[in-house]
Amino acid sequence: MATPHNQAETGEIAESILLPGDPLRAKFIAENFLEDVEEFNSVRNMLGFTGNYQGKRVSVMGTGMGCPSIGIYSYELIHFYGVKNLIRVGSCGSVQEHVRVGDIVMAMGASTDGGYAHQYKLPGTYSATASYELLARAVQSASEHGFSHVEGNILSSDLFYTETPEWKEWAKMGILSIEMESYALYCNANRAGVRALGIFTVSDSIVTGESLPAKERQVGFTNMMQVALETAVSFTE
Ligand SMILES: O=P(O)(O)O[C@H]1O[C@H](CO)[C@@H](O)[C@H]1O
Ligand SMILES: O=c1cc[nH]c(=O)[nH]1
Repeated sequence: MATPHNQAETGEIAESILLPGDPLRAKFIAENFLEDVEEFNSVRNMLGFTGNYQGKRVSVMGTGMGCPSIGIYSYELIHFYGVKNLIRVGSCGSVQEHVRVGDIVMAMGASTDGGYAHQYKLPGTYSATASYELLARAVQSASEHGFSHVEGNILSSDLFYTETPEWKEWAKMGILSIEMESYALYCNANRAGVRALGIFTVSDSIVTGESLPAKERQVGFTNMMQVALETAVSFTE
């Protein structure tokens, strides 16, 4: 059954899915990691593919940028397509000196400067957390491969370009890095009782101004993709 944003028919999307912001990163993952690939979505060029990894079915689809965008796509994947394990594979900007460009960051929790959780009318501040099961499996995978990784709280910001250096205040609260989608993903998943995890490669250091050169960026992203795929298929029958 199609939605306004996804033309896939029921059954065309696997139980576990990787979610990069960039639809061309979804295409890259499908072309370089999956076998027997079929495209299930091209509405708005938000490309989605299903294939096999280590003999198990897995999907990958772009989400666009920001909580409103991933909010739509992940809600539909969960409620209309029965997806149970959602793993965001993104880039992020570090706000801590010890979190270096090229490192993998795994978001145990996501904070936000946005209002995604207002819809739930909660009598307080919601702490959006990852699935511990997905996180533990992803940590195991990264450790086995010797990939440099760090776990903690991240900020899902509504702002990429800002007038004020608010990142310094978030850094004082132990925030590791900034991206733009995981808070909404975690809200949707937790509300529905399914698993979600955000994994990122540090593409920029907001502390030092450093930015990953193209080649290293490619390798770092590939490490993250491998970790995410190994995690995804661990939760697939
Ligand atoms: O590389 P992706 O997955 O898009 O993630 C990060 O990059 C975008 C900003 O450039 C935002 O979507 C942010 O979350
Ligand atoms: O600084 C950065 C880098 C990637 N993504 C972000 O949201 N911010």
